[in-house]
Amino acid sequence: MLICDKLVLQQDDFRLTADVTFGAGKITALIGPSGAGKSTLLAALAGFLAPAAGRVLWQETEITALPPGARPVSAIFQDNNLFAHLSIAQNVGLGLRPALHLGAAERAEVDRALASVGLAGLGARKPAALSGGQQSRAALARVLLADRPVVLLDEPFAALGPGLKDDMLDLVQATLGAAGRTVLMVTHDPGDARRIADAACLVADGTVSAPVATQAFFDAPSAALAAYLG
Ligand SMILES: Nc1ncnc2c1ncn2[C@@H]1O[C@H](COP(=O)(O)OP(=O)(O)OP(=O)(O)O)[C@@H](O)[C@H]1O
Repeated sequence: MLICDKLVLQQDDFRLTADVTFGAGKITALIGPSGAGKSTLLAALAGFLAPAAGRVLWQETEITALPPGARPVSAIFQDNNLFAHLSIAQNVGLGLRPALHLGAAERAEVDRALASVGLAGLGARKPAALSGGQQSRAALARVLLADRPVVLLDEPFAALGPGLKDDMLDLVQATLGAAGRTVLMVTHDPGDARRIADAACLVADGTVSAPVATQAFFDAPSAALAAYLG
């Protein structure tokens, strides 16, 4: 389980509290109005923002003070965080080791990861020579290879058209979901949550609400969710 224990996050006059548990091996969608704090929560879980109070625990071990690289966490953000000057294979290889000097066995692992997201044979290209959807696939391959149990997705597919976005969501489920990763996925689209999330949770009014099974979340919306969905 990923636990936010009485977590308080503060950015200037913005304050977010989270006292919630995310199920291990589940895909949980984070939904809520713009500016509600979804990215702030992911930044804290990734280790980029120190909490003002409270603790973060993964499988009963406290990780609140660990730097990003030492956490059991990897992330994909909206721009896919690919390095423009590196090839796709090198970008994906960063998931294995930051130094980039990969041996033959590691290069084979990179090739396997690229093939698993439908990018076989494209490893030598630079990110600019891939479509937006292919770049998203490369970012997913890097996360697969990084092999961290918790994966944070901050709207990485928002810029893709509806068909491509659904393909990526299905790929997330078939790869990260099937591998038992614990996925937190920020989205503005209830359809994304209904498509692949086991649970959904509302971030609104300064609070992260407890995750609820996705169907019940939408079928019996809280007043705050109903207000957001309109
Ligand atoms: N570096 C920062 N310094 C000060 N305030 C910040 C900083 N980053 C974000 N905020 C504020 O924190 C609040 C939450 O922002 P956040 O980006 O987490 O919201 P969000 O729910 O992810 O929004 P969106 O759906 O629009 O991406 C906002 O009021 C924002 O202005």
